[in-house]
Amino acid sequence: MQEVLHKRENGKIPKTIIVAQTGGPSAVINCTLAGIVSRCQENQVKVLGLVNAFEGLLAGNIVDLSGLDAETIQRLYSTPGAFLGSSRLQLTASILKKIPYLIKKLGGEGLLLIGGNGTMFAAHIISEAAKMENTALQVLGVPKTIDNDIVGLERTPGFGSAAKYVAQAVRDIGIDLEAMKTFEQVRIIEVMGRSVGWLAAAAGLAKNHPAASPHLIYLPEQPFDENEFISEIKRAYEKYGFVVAVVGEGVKYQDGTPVGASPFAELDNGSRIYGGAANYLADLVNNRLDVRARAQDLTMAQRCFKLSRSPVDEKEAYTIGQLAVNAFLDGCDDSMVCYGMSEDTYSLLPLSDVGGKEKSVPTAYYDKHTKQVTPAFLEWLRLAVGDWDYSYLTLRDIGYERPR
Ligand SMILES: Nc1ncnc2c1ncn2[C@@H]1O[C@H](COP(=O)(O)OP(=O)(O)O)[C@@H](O)[C@H]1O
Ligand SMILES: O=P(O)(O)OC[C@H]1O[C@](O)(COP(=O)(O)O)[C@@H](O)[C@@H]1O
Ligand SMILES: [Mg+2]
Repeated sequence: MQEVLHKRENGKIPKTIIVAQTGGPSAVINCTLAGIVSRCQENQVKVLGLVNAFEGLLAGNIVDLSGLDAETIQRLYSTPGAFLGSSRLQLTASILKKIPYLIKKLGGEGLLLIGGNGTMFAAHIISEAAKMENTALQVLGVPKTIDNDIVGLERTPGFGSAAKYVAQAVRDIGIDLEAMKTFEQVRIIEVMGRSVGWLAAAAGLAKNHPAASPHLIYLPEQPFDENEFISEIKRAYEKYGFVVAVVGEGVKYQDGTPVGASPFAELDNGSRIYGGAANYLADLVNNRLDVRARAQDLTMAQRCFKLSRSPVDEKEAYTIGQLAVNAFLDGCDDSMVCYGMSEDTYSLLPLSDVGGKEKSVPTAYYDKHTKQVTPAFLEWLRLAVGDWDYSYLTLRDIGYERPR
């Protein structure tokens, strides 16, 4: 990775950049947009937003963000979800051919795409398309995703807040279930993250006692075995009288078949809608064990819940937006912007090295025998999530061991 010190020269200052938000939103994606807008203002750069990303570009739906006042930028910073509207429109050859021309028509010399690993792939093919069309266009990827699956980054803006939501939800659902264990004994909680288990693993932060939720965590990185799963649920139930199991939405069997995927999950464009594992597994538990089990989906709230925003994540999301503008002003192109060694420096990774690739949870962060995350993972995770409140009271804390 090449380390770049931000030194702006008094030469030519580019006049206009185009910004878009693509892929799934996050609770802090607008902090990045706020960072871009404010750094553009500091440098007298005009900044135009594409409404619903490339769909907006094709339809001519463009919004000028250059004149937002400080209070409005602060409100933007505070707002979850993608302010500009997002898109998952697949970029076909004919769309790709049009993009450089349409951006040029808007006067854009730079294109900043705030997105995940799919977006980085898109950014690279747009950069190549611009070169094919002989259009001078600097394309930069600005990382965001709740999945934390972008290679080359310590952590991705969006992940820390989603991780905090997941950990809080799993802890509170566990407390709810423990209270209700005479009625219902097992909850299977499905967590987003596509085919990697960073977010599912984040549930491990909720556990402050061996008896506390989550009792078992299943990551997509490990082949899923139904018989093993049933015996692990049974064992935990016999020990604690209730079981919270967390599954990453991308869990799959040894042969690669997804666990419980709906037949509608494959889209025409080849991408996949995840979901269904928890429902399937709760049915499996109900059929194979003498307990009552329920599936729980943490819903879209995990990628947009304002109250769970991590302050570290907010700040990093804002900073990466500012750094992206610095990189643009420095003439960088066809790269993803990453943090540097200090607040004012950035580093770059070629888009072709990160686009469409996936970063898995390393084996050192997960114990496949206990189905728990390791202390090393929790140490890493705490930096992304920030302060964590363990002040809940249980009967255990006042010296009473609840009967199983
Ligand atoms: N293989 C691809 N071919 C063409 N366009 C792609 C491809 N992968 C991603 N894109 C573009 O990038 C956008 C965002 O990618 P997606 O995977 O949905 O989210 P993320 O960037 O958050 O990973 C897609 O809507 C599409 O416009
Ligand atoms: O239903 P959709 O549109 O596929 O959105 C859900 C997906 O989006 C995400 O929340 C975020 O994914 P991206 O960052 O790759 O866009 C995934 O965790 C999840 O699988
Ligand atoms: Mg992605």
